[in-house]
Amino acid sequence: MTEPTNPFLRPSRVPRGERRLLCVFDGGNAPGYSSVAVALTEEGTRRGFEVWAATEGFRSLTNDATHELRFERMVVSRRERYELLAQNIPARSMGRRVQDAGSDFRSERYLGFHDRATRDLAAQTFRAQGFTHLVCVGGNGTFEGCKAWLQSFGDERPPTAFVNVSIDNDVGGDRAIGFLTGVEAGAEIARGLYEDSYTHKRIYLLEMMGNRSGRHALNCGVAARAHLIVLPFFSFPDEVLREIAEGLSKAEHALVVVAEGYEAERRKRDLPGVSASAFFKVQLEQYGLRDLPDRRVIAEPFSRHIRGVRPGFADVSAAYLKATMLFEAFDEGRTEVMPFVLAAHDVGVRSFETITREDRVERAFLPLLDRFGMPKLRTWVRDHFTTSEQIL
Ligand SMILES: Nc1ncnc2c1ncn2[C@@H]1O[C@H](COP(=O)(O)OP(=O)(O)OP(=O)(O)O)[C@@H](O)[C@H]1O
Ligand SMILES: O=P(O)(O)OC[C@H]1O[C@](O)(CO)[C@@H](O)[C@@H]1O
Repeated sequence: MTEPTNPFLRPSRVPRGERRLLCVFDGGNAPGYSSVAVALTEEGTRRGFEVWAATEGFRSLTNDATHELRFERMVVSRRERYELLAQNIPARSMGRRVQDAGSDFRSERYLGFHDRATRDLAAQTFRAQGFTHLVCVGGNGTFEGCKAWLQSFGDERPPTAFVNVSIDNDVGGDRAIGFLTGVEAGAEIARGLYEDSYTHKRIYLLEMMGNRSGRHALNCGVAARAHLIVLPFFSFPDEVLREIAEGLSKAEHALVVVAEGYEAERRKRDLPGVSASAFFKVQLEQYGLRDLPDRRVIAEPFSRHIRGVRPGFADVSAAYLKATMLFEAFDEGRTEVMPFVLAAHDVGVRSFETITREDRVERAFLPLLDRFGMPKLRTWVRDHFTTSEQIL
């Protein structure tokens, strides 16, 4: 049997206007990718852009694309879609997808983009397909990929922008789309375990997402009233571990939130394959906190399902605000910018060169890390983190 061939035209074969925008969605899934896609489609179309999406992120622009259909037009209405389909132009009507979970235009992360020659080829593809403008959407890795890619365009870089979407919220000076929804979904899980620990008189060590930043785990833990929150950059000395183990042994019940990145290096070295919460459990066992039939101590893994929930409306409205500011910046002739939304009165656009990665948490949260009031832990946090780069 012969494979069916792709009947659709590539962008290069489609007559185009002056402004052809390519949107590249990459990075780990987070609630709100779809909201951003819709917002960019609506706002871009209104301002005279032909809006396209790469179907598999950065990969679509390279020879590693696995999908025959590498680019799709994004349009607002179904009628427009049918008109384009009748001309063999691949198109999706985005109008009603504002609150969809997941993303239509993604695949597994693509490590091949770290290779300069591959990015050079991707720049050639971008030009050959007639794209004039670029918007990359994702977390800080996507931002790094976007900046690295621009170097392949030499002196003729296209007008470019980045929209920050992630659970981790680790790009400085912005609140990532998806962060608030992620905290809602994550705190729901944490609070459920809190109530279960109360009912069964158990100790739960719940791992939550946060490889390096810890903001997700921190906000979920505080909201769910966790008794202790362990951040990714913590490495407790023995006396603090002993105090925590003794404190938890005496507690009637407890919820401990452990960020996914806790002791990552040490785990890789000493206990490869063991998760952060399981590792913390092993550490506490050494100081007497044991899982017993009538007194359970349970390590729970983190839940990827929070990345696939529907975005909340606060994230949807931020997606529209970001898209509007982004096109406003393009229209003003600005390039290499990221729209930011921190609060209603704190919004704007930042230049790429001012943007940094933030594997940190905010200082004001420090008193909320432990509800037992453990003196050694508190002293250790004060001595090691109040002047630390990991605290803002
Ligand atoms: N330094 C880099 N150079 C080139 N490409 C990169 C670089 N860093 C990341 N990328 C590309 O960006 C993609 C997304 O990065 P990554 O998987 O780190 O996710 P992210 O955008 O940070 O999202 P999140 O952290 O929320 O999962 C990678 O799969 C890779 O293709
Ligand atoms: O599902 P994967 O590929 O293991 O990715 C997990 C990573 O993605 C993130 O959820 C960000 O999307 C991080 O918090 C986590 O480290």
